[in-house]
Amino acid sequence: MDSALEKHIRQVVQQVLSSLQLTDIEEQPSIGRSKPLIVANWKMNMTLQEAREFFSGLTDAPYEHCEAVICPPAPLLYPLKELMQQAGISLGAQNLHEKPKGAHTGEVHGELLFELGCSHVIIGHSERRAAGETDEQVAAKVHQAIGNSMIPIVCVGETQLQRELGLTKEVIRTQVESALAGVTEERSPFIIAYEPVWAIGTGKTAQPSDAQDIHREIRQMLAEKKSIGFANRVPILYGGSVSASNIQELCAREDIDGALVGGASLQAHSFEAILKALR
Ligand SMILES: O=C[C@H](O)COP(=O)(O)O
Repeated sequence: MDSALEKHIRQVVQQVLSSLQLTDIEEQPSIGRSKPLIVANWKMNMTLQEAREFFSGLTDAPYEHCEAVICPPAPLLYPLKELMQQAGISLGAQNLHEKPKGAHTGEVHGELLFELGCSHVIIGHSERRAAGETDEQVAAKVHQAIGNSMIPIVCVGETQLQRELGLTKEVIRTQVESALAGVTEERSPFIIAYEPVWAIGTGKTAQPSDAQDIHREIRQMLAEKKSIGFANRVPILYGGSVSASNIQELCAREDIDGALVGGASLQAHSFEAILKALR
């Protein structure tokens, strides 16, 4: 890999680790993040031209008060790398394969994503789980992400039916605990995104108090399965119809450390409005 690029990636990862305050973690009574983390998931949207227009439309970058990550479709990772660097935004992938290199047509391996500049990778999004991705694959992908020096952002969340059946905590516990099987080192970076499936792309955001309750539960699950120190340093993001009008109230809650944003991240003005609302 080009040494300047490698240096940049290591700096980004180091910044993230510093913002997680990994020193004296066991002594910290509460969450270690100093800045909210906003992750844009562009999903299967944007052309190269539209993505370039998005970056031309940013007026506020770089953002000092929060950490921003954009996860474009895989073919846009390389062409956008410089624009992302100039804007002070970290580059993330939307998925990776659960195995290292091999005969898996159409797939992308973690080593390549890291080489392209990715510091983060979304894993187990509900749209992928609905297409058949299993908890075991999620765990293997977490292992691949960490093994390739990237930070996994593991999505968990209940469907409308599971919610109505009172299964929310059970569903989330299974997803969280399975994903942790891919984390072998206590100090490995790890992010959870709680995305109630019924809130994704629907305009129905969870009540901040309800989201906080689930985030608190997730933190307890992390503490039970790993340690209190691990649980306190894992950022737990909320996702599901996040916009400039609700981000502030969500992030004001103790266990909501930022957001995973879909629709509102596709336009420069609506993406920046979310970041500005957190000032
Ligand atoms: O990954 C992002 C989530 O699925 C949220 O999407 P949304 O903000 O369009 O509801």
